[in-house]
Amino acid sequence: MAEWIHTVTARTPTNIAVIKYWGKRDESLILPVNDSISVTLDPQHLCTTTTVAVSPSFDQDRMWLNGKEISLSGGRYQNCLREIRARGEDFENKEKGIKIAKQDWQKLRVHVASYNNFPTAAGLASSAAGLACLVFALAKLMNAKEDASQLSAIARQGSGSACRSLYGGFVKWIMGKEVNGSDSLAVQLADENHWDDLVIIIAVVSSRQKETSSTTGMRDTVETSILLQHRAREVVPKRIVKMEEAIRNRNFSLFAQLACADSNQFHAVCLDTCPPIFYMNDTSHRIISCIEKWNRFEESPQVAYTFDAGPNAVLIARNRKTAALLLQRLLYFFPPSADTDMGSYVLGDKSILKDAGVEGINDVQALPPPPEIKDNVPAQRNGGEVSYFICTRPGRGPLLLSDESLALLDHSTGLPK
Ligand SMILES: Nc1ncnc2c1ncn2[C@@H]1O[C@H](COP(=O)(O)OP(=O)(O)OP(=O)(O)O)[C@@H](O)[C@H]1O
Ligand SMILES: C[C@@](O)(CCOP(=O)(O)OP(=O)(O)O)CC(=O)O
Repeated sequence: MAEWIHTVTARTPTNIAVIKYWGKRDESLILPVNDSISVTLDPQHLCTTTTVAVSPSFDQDRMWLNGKEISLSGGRYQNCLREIRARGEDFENKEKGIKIAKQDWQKLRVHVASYNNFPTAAGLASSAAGLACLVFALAKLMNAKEDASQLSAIARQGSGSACRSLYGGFVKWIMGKEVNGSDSLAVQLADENHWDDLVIIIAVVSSRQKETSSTTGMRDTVETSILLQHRAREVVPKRIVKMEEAIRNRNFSLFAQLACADSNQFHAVCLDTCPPIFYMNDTSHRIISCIEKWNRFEESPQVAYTFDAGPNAVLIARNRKTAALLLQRLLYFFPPSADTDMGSYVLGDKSILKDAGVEGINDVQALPPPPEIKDNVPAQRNGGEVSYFICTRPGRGPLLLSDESLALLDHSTGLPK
């Protein structure tokens, strides 16, 4: 009889921090200098799908990312594999003739195939969704009994921000106090249904230069920025309390004020690093000033902005109506270049385009300047500065996919389909 192959497929979302993690107190365990809070993004639009397989016929751990074989020898992958293997339990599937004892997990090798439904390493937190999905899928494969918080502490060792992708909705990564990191884990503040008015539009900003990775950037910040110490000790602890209150009460004004201020302070801390790190570019700054002007004109925040370690803007609108008005403004200031069609310029939940009354390029050209800039000099329209927009919303946490046709590894060979 041919040797068995046991597979599990999972889907895990990415997340965007509204109170940022920046700086580690322990590099190898990935322990942060402050708590952080994030929103999980709808996996329909931004997610990782990962299939993991185990078989006595596999002779080494192997992984394919977006169809290309990559090495699993890096310390972070190794830490995650080791931690999950240590928690594996007995598993049996009589029908398929599979029987695995707890101690077998140490010697059995795994195959992993993963696919991101959005660009990898483009500043859209693929590492967060990717590492969370790897840990979640391996835990299911090995029949580990750990809950999502315990798994988050393992995903954390793959990439800090990954620990927050083990839950949907609003998530807090508690920095913890223990030297071994056992209490540095994620907890859910509210699920994705708690505040379902919110709409998120991501502007993927064209950028040529390769940015400093988060890992290197935050290491330099910890070593050189005095502002970071003030931020971690004085500013973030108070902001975390207020942000939790804003989320609990669905207080959008407070939420937006805190999220924007925290994003700006994170970038200020980058500028306070020696040598300084510039993640935002001129387009990012133009997006901020468009939102700031509009929020001031309305006398209360309509949209919150936040930027991670790159120039892309993540814009959170208070509801669908505001999101349509936001999209009109974004398309007015950042129209697609002449050769781009609307179908590939606005991705994700395209129904917001319809709400905005913008279905074709002619509608974009006909957009009037927004009222908040009317009395000023004619606004500049910056075609080609944004690669595309993704419309999405807060979403659910990891999910097991039982439909065999969605698996990325062939169930008879254990190799990518
Ligand atoms: N699906 C995945 N499974 C496992 N690892 C992944 C996956 N996707 C990405 N990664 C890992 O994350 C790395 C990319 O992380 P990186 O931090 O450079 O970019 P990013 O997460 O897309 O952007 P950013 O962190 O700036 O938001 C990849 O090189 C790979 O090692
Ligand atoms: C700006 C951030 O996105 C930084 C994310 O850093 P990573 O989690 O990618 O870094 P490592 O822990 O070194 O893998 C803010 C955040 O997500 O909180």
